[in-house]
Amino acid sequence: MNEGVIRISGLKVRTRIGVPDEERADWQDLLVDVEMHPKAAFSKMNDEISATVDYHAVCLEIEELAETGSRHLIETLADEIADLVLSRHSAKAVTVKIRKFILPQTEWVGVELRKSV
Ligand SMILES: Nc1nc2c(c(=O)[nH]1)N=C([C@H](O)[C@H](O)COP(=O)(O)OP(=O)(O)OP(=O)(O)O)CN2
Repeated sequence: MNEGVIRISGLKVRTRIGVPDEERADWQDLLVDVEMHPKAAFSKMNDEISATVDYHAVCLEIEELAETGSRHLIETLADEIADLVLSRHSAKAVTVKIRKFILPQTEWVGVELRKSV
């Protein structure tokens, strides 16, 4: 067993999201957590950034994705983030969690998605 994990915790993204048109008219902040399983074992990376998943690059790409367009469901954004990680980076599996702060009677609501190649 040699299962390394790379994590991004609490990435704040600005996006237009929500079922009602009025909700999507305004920007809102979401928090995104990403857990990425690199294809290569840590022991085989030879201390090279090109051999792993660059968490800074992933953060920038997720921020750009979230700011582009608008969506009804946080499920849709989670699926797009998972596809971004798997298609552009050397990851064999990814888990995406999104927290949204829209219902005043809750701390947050959210979704979680795991995808693999
Ligand atoms: N599983 C999901 N459920 C909901 C999502 C979502 O992305 N995934 N999104 C929403 C809404 O965008 C938002 O959270 C608020 O919804 P709501 O207040 O229910 O909005 P409505 O105006 O459509 O509903 P009213 O009952 O008329 O207030 C909801 N659920």
